[in-house]
Amino acid sequence: MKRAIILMNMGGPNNLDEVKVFLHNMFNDKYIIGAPQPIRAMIAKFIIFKRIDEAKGNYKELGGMSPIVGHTKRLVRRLNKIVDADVFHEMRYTPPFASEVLQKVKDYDEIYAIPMYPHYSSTTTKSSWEDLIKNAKKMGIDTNKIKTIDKYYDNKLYNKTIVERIKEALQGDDSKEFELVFSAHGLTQRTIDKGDLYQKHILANVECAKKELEEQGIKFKKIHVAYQSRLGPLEWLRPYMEDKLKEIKDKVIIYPISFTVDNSETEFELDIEYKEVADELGIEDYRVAKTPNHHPYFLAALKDIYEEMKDL
Ligand SMILES: C=CC1=C(C)c2cc3[nH]c(cc4nc(cc5[nH]c(cc1n2)c(C)c5CCC(=O)O)C(CCC(=O)O)=C4C)c(C)c3C=C
Ligand SMILES: [Fe+2]
Ligand SMILES: [Fe+2]
Repeated sequence: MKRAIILMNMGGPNNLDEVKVFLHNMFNDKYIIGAPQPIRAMIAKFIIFKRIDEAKGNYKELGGMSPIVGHTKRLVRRLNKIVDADVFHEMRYTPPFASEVLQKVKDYDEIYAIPMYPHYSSTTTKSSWEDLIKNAKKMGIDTNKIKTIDKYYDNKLYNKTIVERIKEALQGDDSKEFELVFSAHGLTQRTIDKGDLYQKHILANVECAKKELEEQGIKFKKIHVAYQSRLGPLEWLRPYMEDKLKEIKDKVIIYPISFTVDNSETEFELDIEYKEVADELGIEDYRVAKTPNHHPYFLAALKDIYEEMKDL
């Protein structure tokens, strides 16, 4: 029996020339920009024109590529060592695309597609899954042998990983002196109003992580939720991160809850951009926790999820 696991992620530029490819594919995704074609293509062209220089500048500061690439590849290598399947990854907006990876696994008996998103959203989970299935059908692959999972924000080992990452950020300091902000990637209010489950899942994940903190006797001065990465003129999920930071008294740990591997939103937006905002606001101690990445508990969580999917 030959089994494959495909980790499905968003992607990020592998080099500066791919910044345009990334933005082009993202803004031509009907789940990101809801407008019909050819209006969507026009909106995409306009946003890319406005955004490309700044985005390139940001990725340049990160060494000319997105950190999501290296973190995802390392996760694949580590997971490969502990499961009875061959592990691959595919990206929605940058290479390796679904078609390339499906070519490698087309003759496998079972294919397990695990989203790198613990929370279900039409903009991420659904978009990746639909794209994978569309490509599989095009290639004549029997789609009955491909399984997926919608969400795993409530997985115990995943939540234990979150707490481990928060403890690492504390570096042995007293948690009671800190406020904790769970920072989620934003989504337009319009998407939520259309029934997207993302916000519900984020808030439920925060409750699971809080329970894990309580079980381990870790207390914070206050625990908050905020949304980062707003873009354009629409109303996005609130509270916005820049407003939340104004409420922080003096010491804060930010936990980036939307992601399972670090990426430009954590290593640029949170580590650099919001750090500058925090400095200007006079926040004395601003720390960003790492995402799960290849933490042994997260690897165990993924193994757990895969084993459960086998029984479905
Ligand atoms: C309308 C725009 C966007 C929606 C909706 C959106 C949803 C969404 N995104 C992630 C995860 C990531 N997004 C990342 C980058 C990124 N996201 C948007 C826009 C929307 N995202 C843009 C324009 C960008 C590019 C960066 C920039 O130009 O500022 C990334 C990082 C990728 C990387 O290069 O490392 C991730 C990861 C989630 C989870 C989500 C909805 C739930
Ligand atoms: Fe995004
Ligand atoms: Fe952002």
